Amino acid sequence: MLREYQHIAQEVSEAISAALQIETEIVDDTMTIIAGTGKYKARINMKEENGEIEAGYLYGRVLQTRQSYFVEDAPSDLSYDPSVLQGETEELAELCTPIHYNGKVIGVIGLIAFNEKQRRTLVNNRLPYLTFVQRMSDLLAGKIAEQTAIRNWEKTYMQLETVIESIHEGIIAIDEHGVITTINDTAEKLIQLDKGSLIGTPIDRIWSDTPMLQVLQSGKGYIEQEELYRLGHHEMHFIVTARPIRSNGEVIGVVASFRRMADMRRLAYMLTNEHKDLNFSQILGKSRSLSLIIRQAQQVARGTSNILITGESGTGKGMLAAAIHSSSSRSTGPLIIVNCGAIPEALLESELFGYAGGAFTGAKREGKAGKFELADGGTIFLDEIGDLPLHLQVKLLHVLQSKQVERVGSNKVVNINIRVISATNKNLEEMVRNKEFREDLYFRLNVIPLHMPALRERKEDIPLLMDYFLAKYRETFDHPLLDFTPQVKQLFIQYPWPGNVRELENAIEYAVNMETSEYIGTDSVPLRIRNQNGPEPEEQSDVGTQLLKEQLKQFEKNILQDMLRRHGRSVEAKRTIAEALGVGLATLYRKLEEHRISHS
Ligand SMILES: Nc1ncnc2c1ncn2[C@@H]1O[C@H](COP(=O)(O)OP(=O)(O)OP(=O)(O)O)[C@@H](O)[C@H]1O
Repeated sequence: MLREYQHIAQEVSEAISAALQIETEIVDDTMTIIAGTGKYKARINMKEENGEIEAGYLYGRVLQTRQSYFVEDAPSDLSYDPSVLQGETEELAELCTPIHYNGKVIGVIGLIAFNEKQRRTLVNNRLPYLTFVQRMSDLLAGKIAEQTAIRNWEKTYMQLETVIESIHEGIIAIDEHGVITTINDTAEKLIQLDKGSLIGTPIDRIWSDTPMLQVLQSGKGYIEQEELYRLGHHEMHFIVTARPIRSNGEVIGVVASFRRMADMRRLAYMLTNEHKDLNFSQILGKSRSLSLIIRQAQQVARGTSNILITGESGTGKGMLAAAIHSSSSRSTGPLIIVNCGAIPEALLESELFGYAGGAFTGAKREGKAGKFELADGGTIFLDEIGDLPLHLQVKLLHVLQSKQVERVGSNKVVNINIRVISATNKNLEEMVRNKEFREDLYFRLNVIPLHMPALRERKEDIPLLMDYFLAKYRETFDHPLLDFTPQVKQLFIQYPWPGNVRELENAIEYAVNMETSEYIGTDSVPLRIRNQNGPEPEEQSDVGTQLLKEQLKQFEKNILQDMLRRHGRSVEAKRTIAEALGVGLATLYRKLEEHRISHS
């Protein structure tokens, strides 16, 4: 203990020597000389009394008995040092006292007379000198206690600082006067203000309405509250937890931890969405027209401009949008998909833009973020954009222009940073001409147009897709199918595929289910594909009716399968699907059973 504070011990021994004009020595509880004056200074760090803590020696006795001693005539005092008999003792007299620290004796201070004058002074002043040395001993112990406390405090402070800095959340603490006392690096980054200039500043100078000040007054903290802050033009959307800091029952400050809302959403998105990292190589096809589009999409994926994908239903517009997102710099951000045609018009506005707490009957108390907010930092894919009603087109245009969203029923705006990819199978230009789609919005969305070619325009891709989906469903149904018969291959190549790749995929799923032999033959393919060249004239009306029925049925099945793929298979998802299709939940279940679509 004393060795750690050698410099303080040395100061004390020199102060005693200077005051009393007598040599001083301080040893620790291992008999090592820690400090001293005169000849003792040269012996610092050496052992005293052979390093033995024995009652036969003076210091050993002080350490063991915890008492002060005065030796008036050292050369003849055996209790001073057993070796005095050899006549080598230079010391004439000595006064020594223990150093008490935390209930232990950690060392000894000795005053030693080497000449007769010093001895007489020591003898004549033994009591006041003893009191003085005891005081100095207490002073030394006090200094050691103080230094130990400072070191412990520094250690705790460093530990705390490391903890605060290693947290991913921003941390800000204020004292009882509302002055910022602590701010970690994450907070500095999140609020984009210099830490140095913030510490010591009253928080209300930066955010006059921060709820931290209410916590200071009320002593009541809160957990995960959404808060919007504005600093100049810079707007921040955080989720904040604040707690009062108490000492002796008094609130002496508040500490708040916070995260960016966008980061929280990204995390939630990553955890809840099975991350389908769809890339361009998964969009199958070697045709010139498809390869060209893929090349263009790869090129524009790197930028941030809005993209409009046109093409018939089932051509892979959704796949293309997902691949663009995955290979863009936003790939770590969310890809939020909205099917503007599948959400009932009454819900679409709040789905897209969110709503404030209590905005309408049935609204959640704390409000809800819309798809645009959820897509912050990522991409929003607006599928079937042609189905967006005119009044929402106006609102969408405003969002794209201002890069801000205002939740329904709220006047607070939230900044968003998103890329919009939209898709449609409608002729938007014609809709613009017919005033069904706003021209200004059309130009905003259509910065980069990409057109997915219909499958019948790239027939050379059909065999490749057939092999791919056959392998996929053979595995899914664990079916020992080898191939298609040449007739089926021919039928598939000739068929015009109005439902494009989705229809082709469904046809193969159907065939794999139907086929019992090793080769998919014409009997296992859907009737509409089989009869593509038209039935015999006399059978036409009958077969025609049947064909229509079958086509309608298949169409219904396609819709149901597509909806399940989009929304998932949970009960909640089925409720959404039923609502979007305008049927009751029971009807939806019945239809799924009818089509033998697995949905659990
Ligand atoms: N080139 C392709 N390679 C492999 N699969 C494809 C390809 N194109 C489409 N598909 C398949 O077809 C399905 C439909 O694709 P997608 O949903 O991307 O089409 P879409 O054009 O967005 O259709 P819609 O306009 O009806 O929303 C996908 O789930 C995928 O399985």
